[in-house]
Amino acid sequence: MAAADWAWWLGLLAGAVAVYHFTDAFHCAVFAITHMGRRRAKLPPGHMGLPFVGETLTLFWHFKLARRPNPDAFVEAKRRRYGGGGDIYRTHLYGSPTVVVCSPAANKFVLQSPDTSFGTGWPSPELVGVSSIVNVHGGQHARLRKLVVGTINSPDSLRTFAKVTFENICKIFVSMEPSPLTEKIDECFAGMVPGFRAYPLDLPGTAFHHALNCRRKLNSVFREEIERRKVKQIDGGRGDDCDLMSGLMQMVDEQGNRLSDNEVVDNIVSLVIGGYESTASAIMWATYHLAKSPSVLAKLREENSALAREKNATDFITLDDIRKLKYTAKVVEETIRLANISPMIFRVALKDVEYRGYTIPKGWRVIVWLRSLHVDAKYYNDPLSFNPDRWDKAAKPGTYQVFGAGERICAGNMLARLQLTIFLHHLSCGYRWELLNPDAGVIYLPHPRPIDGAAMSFREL
Ligand code: HEM
Repeated sequence: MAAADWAWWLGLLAGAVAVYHFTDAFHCAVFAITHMGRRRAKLPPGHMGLPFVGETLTLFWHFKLARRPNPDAFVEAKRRRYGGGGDIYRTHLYGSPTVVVCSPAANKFVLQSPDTSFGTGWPSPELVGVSSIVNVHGGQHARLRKLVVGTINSPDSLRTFAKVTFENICKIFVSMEPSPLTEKIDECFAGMVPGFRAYPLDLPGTAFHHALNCRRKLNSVFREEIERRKVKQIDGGRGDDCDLMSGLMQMVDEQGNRLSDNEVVDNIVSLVIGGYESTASAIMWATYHLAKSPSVLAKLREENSALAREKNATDFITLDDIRKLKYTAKVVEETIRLANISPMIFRVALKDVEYRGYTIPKGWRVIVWLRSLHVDAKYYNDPLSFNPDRWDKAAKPGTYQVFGAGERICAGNMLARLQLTIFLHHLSCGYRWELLNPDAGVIYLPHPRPIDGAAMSFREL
């Protein structure tokens, strides 16, 4: 090769290396300048990847395209390269400089710090709504949370919940009977879900753009419902819609103010998303793992059939019955551990925060990598196997965070467990089923699922 050709190729290589390191070098330089004079300020180890997209494409590769049984190579590569001791790494994801934390201690530090240190930092808060419980802070969050937990997670409310269909979730939250309208709402929610952990790029054809359109349609449906209720109240109608929407509409804060219509809509949307999509996903994974684990299914069926024989065929299973289903409870816990329905949750540093000698700079996003705890062989023996009996012993402290932790721990965690238990009771007593493509690959974003959607055939027993 001629010398000129070599020079050309070397120049190209040097340019590519410079481009690759540009984002990392830029953010390190900004950090160094803004923290000049503070001797101990040090960014967590890591690399911020390519300009603009950072490491988002690498994340999508592991979570969407590679289709391996475990997408944690994203975090494991960082542990190998930068050392596992701190379990805190810098990166650039979803358009923001980001710190990833992925150990019981680091996760606890972020999730249980006062809310003056970390706020919620979802990449696209406008999707669920900026005034939703998942996006507000401080007193506003505490007030909403009290109402929501009282409505969906108290023993009394749990007693009243029965089936787990979408129509029912609509009924609990908005008193809507199954109709073409609830079908339209269902479609809109389904259209929103892929937008949640997508790159927030609002261009025609992107998942995020479609999700925003669906969100706008939902806005108008729920706003019409609010107007209908207001008119009914003015006309002297009894407030007979005894549901969360009414609860939110009537809620008054310490200054005597009611929630705005936007706040009511945002919170209904986030609850239906939380209540429907995550539970549906847990149900799918339970059915999937049971189809692959005949001995577990046999024990589950034995326990539930024994209970069914004690009851009249027409009686519905009660909360007291459910407490007797010890093996089923282990199946539920193991399903939720292995499904990792919320693989990661998002925060933002509201000020510079120090952790083990590193600084998490103000304004950076923090991703709490929940799933890496649940698939770590240090905490769970043979972690990718479906083994309900591992729950004979409680998990080590801090290693089970499927519902998050701290002030924002999932407001529907008991409801989710209840719905899954009731479903498993009826399914195991009444049906046999098999996976049509047991070896289908798995994708992990926006929620983990087999690529064929876990196609199964069912027959009555
Ligand atoms: C297996 C099913 C479920 C899983 C794995 C799950 C997981 C989670 C996680 C990890 C969080 C914490 C988010 C954060 O800290 O930023 C959360 C929050 C939340 N979840 Fe769930 N969830 C499930 C079911 C439900 C259900 C059934 C509902 C209600 C109907 C619900 C309502 C909520 C709400 C309202 C929050 C926000 C709490 C707050 O910010 O104070 N979830 N969920």
